[in-house]
Amino acid sequence: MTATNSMSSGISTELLRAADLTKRYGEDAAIAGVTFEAAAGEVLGVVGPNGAGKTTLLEALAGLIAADSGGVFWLGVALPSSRRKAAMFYLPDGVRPYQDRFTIEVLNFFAGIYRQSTAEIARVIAALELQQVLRKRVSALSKGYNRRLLLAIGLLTPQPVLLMDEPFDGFDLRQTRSIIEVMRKAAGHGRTFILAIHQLADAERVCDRFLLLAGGQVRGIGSLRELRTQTGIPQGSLEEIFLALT
Ligand SMILES: Nc1ncnc2c1ncn2[C@@H]1O[C@H](COP(=O)(O)OP(=O)(O)OP(=O)(O)O)[C@@H](O)[C@H]1O
Repeated sequence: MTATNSMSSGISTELLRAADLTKRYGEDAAIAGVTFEAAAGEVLGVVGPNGAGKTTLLEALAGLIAADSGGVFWLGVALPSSRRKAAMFYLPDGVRPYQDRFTIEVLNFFAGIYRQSTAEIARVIAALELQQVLRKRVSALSKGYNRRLLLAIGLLTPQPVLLMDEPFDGFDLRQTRSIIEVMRKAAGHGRTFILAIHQLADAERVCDRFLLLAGGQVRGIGSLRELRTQTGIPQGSLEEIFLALT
């Protein structure tokens, strides 16, 4: 795979490529032949209803589960599972790290591991509006603040790609918008986000491109404009396009 190949599919610089990823549980394929590319600095939404295969895809990309077939490539070179951690940081849905610790301790711990400066920690805390919960234990955080903490941890990591499962669950519209702003800024600095999202309206707000999944299969991929062209629905919302393709 070369950069030239990737240009034909709509992105200018391929960073990551999944090729024909398949994962079966028994007779059923949770994901079947999933192929896509992601560029540096883009926000790619993996979009689909419950059971579509979004989490399985993120786990297979991160190397947490072994795909039955297919591969992952980094700048055109095969990236074995053992090396995925250096390239991608995966934030699963619904985890609460270090519950009995204070929020500030957790942030300092991760900042220490990744050798981030005090200024960088302060920047991340301010961006995610975590000031008011720094002295709370993680176990006492609301669902939304726990997600902010997870995103803060993600932003402190050095991996070029952040994989996040349902990053907006538990946020109201205003909170979702403020988190989107943080993600967009990080993407502007070259971070790549691959977000599993089941709410199409949220996905439409934040993502540059969409991988539409249903029944473990890719039903469409591209920017909203490209998907509108593909489906012949010139003013279509992501929801209308998804319904047309599935
Ligand atoms: N460990 C497992 N064992 C058996 N089947 C599984 C396992 N994990 C996932 N599946 C199945 O694979 C399919 C895809 O599940 P997955 O969790 O990836 O979907 P999803 O799109 O993330 O769904 P949701 O939005 O509900 O989280 C589902 O049919 C699910 O039941």
